[in-house]
Amino acid sequence: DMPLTGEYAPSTSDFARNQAEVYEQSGGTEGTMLHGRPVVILTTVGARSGKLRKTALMRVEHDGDYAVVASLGGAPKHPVWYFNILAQPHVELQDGPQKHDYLAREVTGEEKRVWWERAVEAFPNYAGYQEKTDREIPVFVLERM
Ligand SMILES: C[C@H](OP(=O)(O)OC[C@@H](O)[C@@H](O)[C@@H](O)Cn1c2nc(=O)[nH]c(=O)c-2cc2ccc(O)cc21)C(=O)N[C@@H](CCC(=O)N[C@@H](CCC(=O)O)C(=O)O)C(=O)O
Repeated sequence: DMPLTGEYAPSTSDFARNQAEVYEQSGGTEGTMLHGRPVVILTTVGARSGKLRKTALMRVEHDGDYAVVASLGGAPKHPVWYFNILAQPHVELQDGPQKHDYLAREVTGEEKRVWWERAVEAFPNYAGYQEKTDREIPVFVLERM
């Protein structure tokens, strides 16, 4: 593993910032759930600041690979972390006490359909988010580095 280096810059979304900080400061033993479903913490490099951004996301996992879903509750615009990944696909993901380095790759077509199914299984709300917006909600697959 080659951990990302840089200064942490807290999110401006209070709820998500709090969840990311409780999660990480507890070594992945607290703040690991939302609506009864498991949460992971994604660390991206800020596309402009170069600082480390930590984002709580629903956990979507299959055979050791993960997917992260840029749903933002079905908002019309992508979350900012989406653009951070495009600029720097090397990310970190913490799942409970486990934290590793991954290369994030946006998926499309059949591969996206398969991962979207896994995402909705992990967190059914994703289906409703996609129905409420004509923005196509992006999915990245994270492959272990
Ligand atoms: C609020 C904003 O965050 P965001 O990157 O848009 O991400 C929005 C949300 O996706 C984020 O809050 C998620 O944690 C919300 N969220 C989920 N969001 C999802 O999209 N999908 C999920 O599955 C999900 C699950 C989830 C579970 C628990 C929880 O607490 C939150 C959850 C933010 O932090 N903005 C910063 C900037 C962040 C940033 O990366 N800046 C870049 C520059 C950006 C630019 O170019 O201006 C930089 O540092 O260089 C700011 O306003 O200063």
